[in-house]
Amino acid sequence: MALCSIFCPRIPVRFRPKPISPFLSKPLFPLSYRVYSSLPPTSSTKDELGSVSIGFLGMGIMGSPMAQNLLKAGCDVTVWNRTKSKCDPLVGLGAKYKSSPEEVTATCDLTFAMLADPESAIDVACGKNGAVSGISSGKGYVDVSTVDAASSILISKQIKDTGALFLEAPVSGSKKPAEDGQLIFLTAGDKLLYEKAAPFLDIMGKSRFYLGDVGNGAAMKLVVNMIMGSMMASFAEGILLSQKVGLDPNVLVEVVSQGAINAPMYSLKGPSMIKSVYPTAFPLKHQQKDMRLALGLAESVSQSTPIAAAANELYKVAKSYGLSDEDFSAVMEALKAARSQQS
Ligand SMILES: NC(=O)C1=CN([C@@H]2O[C@H](COP(=O)(O)OP(=O)(O)OC[C@H]3O[C@@H](n4cnc5c(N)ncnc54)[C@H](OP(=O)(O)O)[C@@H]3O)[C@@H](O)[C@H]2O)C=CC1
Ligand SMILES: O=CC(=O)O
Repeated sequence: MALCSIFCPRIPVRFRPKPISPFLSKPLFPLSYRVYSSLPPTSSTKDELGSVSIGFLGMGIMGSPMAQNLLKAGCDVTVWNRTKSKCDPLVGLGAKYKSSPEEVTATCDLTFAMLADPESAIDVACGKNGAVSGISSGKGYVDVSTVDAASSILISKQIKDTGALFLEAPVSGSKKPAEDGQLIFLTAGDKLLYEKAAPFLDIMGKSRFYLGDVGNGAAMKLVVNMIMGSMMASFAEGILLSQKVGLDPNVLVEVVSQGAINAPMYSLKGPSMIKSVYPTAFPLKHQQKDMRLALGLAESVSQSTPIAAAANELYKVAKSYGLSDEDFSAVMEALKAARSQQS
């Protein structure tokens, strides 16, 4: 808390961080084991792809386009979603539908899950009529949701107790990269499943990293998103400050885009942020979930992360303003509120 005050002296008390995930006192997985590989895409024929039946659980912003790309590539895809109507467009494109995760894993060789958070990922995998109930030896489960290592390890254990294989494979890349098949997979778990899943990962993504033990993919994803969440909060501060001192924020976005701190995210989101419009690609509630989980990870190894902690408070404030389902760039609204309270 003290460190946060040093970095953000003007942040009001209610924005400041509180202790997070005190239950984590040591790493949940061996941090010394690292295996990286970003392989060139595999090329498989439509017949080869079609010979493996694919399940897909979770038809949200990410799951729908990912499943759609598998269908377009000629895969045999069976879908499920808690809200059934979201499966309709996929069924219209030729997907089969099953009414529970259990039925999907019972009928499919390889099942992907793209769910909101640790709670839903665990429930869909391990709950009543969940994926674990239908899966068996010879099959595979690939969880592409962004969760913490402990949740991923729990799901992995339950899947593997059935004799099936498990791979965690959270993705870096948002709605558009999902639509364009340009995601980056951060995988860890059963190497054999990684190899079997590779042709399908390559349909949905542009690269894949194999990181070793289950937990490492989750950790990598959380670190990446912790950086992204802080970058966005900082960018929002910059836009507001530029406006306050009479600069044109559109010029700021242009200057940033030409310099060393350029990131596609700034050029993509900046113009709409300036108009206070936040079309949802990555829901703010998921970014705050990732900040929270990343802070828990940092706490588990006593790593100081004051910048991320301060940014997390802003996402929490934005959530309290009803912005959970807006894009995460709506974090700027929390800063506007802070500004109007100060003046
Ligand atoms: N959007 C993005 O840019 C990116 C998101 N991610 C991560 O991917 C995951 C999915 O994100 P996204 O598609 O954007 O999220 P959405 O909110 O659009 O979709 C969430 C999905 O989870 C389902 N779900 C939520 N709660 C439950 C529950 N209790 N039981 C069963 N199903 C549930 C939803 O079902 P229903 O339709 O019924 O609500 C929906 O299918 C998240 O972990 C996110 O952090 C990763 C990279 C980029
Ligand atoms: O998790 C979000 C992303 O853009 O990556």
